[in-house]
Amino acid sequence: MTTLGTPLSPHATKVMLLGSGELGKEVLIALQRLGVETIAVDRYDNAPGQQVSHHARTITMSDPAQLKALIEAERPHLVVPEIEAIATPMLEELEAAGVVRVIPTARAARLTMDREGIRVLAAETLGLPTSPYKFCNSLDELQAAIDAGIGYPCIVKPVMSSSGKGQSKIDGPADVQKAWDTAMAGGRVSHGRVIVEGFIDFDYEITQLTVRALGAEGQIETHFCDPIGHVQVSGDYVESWQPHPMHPAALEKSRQIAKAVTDNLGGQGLFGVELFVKGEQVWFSEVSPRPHDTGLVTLCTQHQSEFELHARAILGLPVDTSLRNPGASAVIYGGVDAVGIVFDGVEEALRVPGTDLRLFGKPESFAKRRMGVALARAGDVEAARVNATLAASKVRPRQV
Ligand SMILES: Nc1ncnc2c1ncn2[C@@H]1O[C@H](COP(=O)(O)OP(=O)(O)OP(=O)(O)O)[C@@H](O)[C@H]1O
Ligand SMILES: NCC(=O)N[C@@H]1O[C@H](COP(=O)([O-])[O-])[C@@H](O)[C@H]1O
Ligand SMILES: [Mg+2]
Repeated sequence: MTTLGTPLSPHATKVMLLGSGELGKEVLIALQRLGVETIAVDRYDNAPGQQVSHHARTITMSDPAQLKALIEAERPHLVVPEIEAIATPMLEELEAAGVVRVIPTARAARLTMDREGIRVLAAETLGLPTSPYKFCNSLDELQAAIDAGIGYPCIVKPVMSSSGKGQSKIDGPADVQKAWDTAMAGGRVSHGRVIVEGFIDFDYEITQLTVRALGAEGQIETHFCDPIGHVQVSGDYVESWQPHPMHPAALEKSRQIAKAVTDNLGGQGLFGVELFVKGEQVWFSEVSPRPHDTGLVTLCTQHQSEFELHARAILGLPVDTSLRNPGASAVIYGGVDAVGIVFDGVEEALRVPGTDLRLFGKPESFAKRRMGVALARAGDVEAARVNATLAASKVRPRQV
């Protein structure tokens, strides 16, 4: 049974988000609507989620001492990782000592924190189909891995990175040095280790949002959202839509893979399982044990968005993953490197039928930083994609 308290009172239900970007901001709003007291943590002040939270804290989340001190001082009921780069062994320690519950589990946060943990689990422990891969600590090891069987084309990524940072494709021997340098410059935490993956020539890729929530008898139940299709440029999502039409056999395989991975990771919450599909063949790519950027589209397609689903599932409340209507999302990049930018064209964007916007409120813009997203609902996915992209193109970020 779940009992919720009154925020800012001695009986408050307290939840701490570790990472408070655009995804955390929506989770925080969902929690606030249920009267949960929230603590939004990030590496810089005025992060999007901090702007809608009861409390805001700024620390280096990859520093175990800082993380421990903060959790012990705040004593939240739940700690919800929103990014990968967190001192997850410390979370495991605090969870084991009964200090706090980590969502979905501290082990899941550790395994998905770097590509090695989750890839070894999926491919070697669970035997799921993945791209061929190898981990390398130097340029020489990278070249040797490619020569020994990964071949060309292939993709190199820092073991710890997200949103495509440090990722590049190698088409032939001339690209290897550059890919290594890109990976070394682009990792979230300097690590010197990369994964090289054989290139999968997929027809399309999807995110299978999967929710582990409590049923009426207190047992864990797995719920699936409709598949989300997306387009990625340089490893970062630029457009997503839901539902993505799939061959029934490919959909079934996708859900089997999603179930196998999320069963193993355990706990309660929403997961974004990334899959590549070619005909009836499905490969596991990676999983976020938290809301997924491509799932921003659910803000305009589902009765309960992925953020509301996460909030409900972690609190032990029932969930409804059903689709309300087709829709699409299109990313708005900063376009400029500047602090405190302004956005022209918002009115024109919202004149596009069935559209909505999220401007995240990030204090600093970079040319390739995601600053907002346009959402469009429509009778079908094709119309929604056209309108989301059109609305996004009307928003013009500008330096003042
Ligand atoms: N082995 C591969 N074969 C073909 N395409 C790939 C492969 N690996 C990655 N990609 C492409 O690059 C995209 C980003 O890769 P990946 O999800 O591993 O990066 P990421 O940095 O973790 O991104 P995010 O944090 O947004 O999930 C994929 O969605 C896919 O489009
Ligand atoms: N693919 C992962 C992802 O989309 N994560 C989202 O981006 C934020 C970081 O943005 P920033 O790099 O602009 O600070 C994270 O806090 C999270 O909301
Ligand atoms: Mg990904």
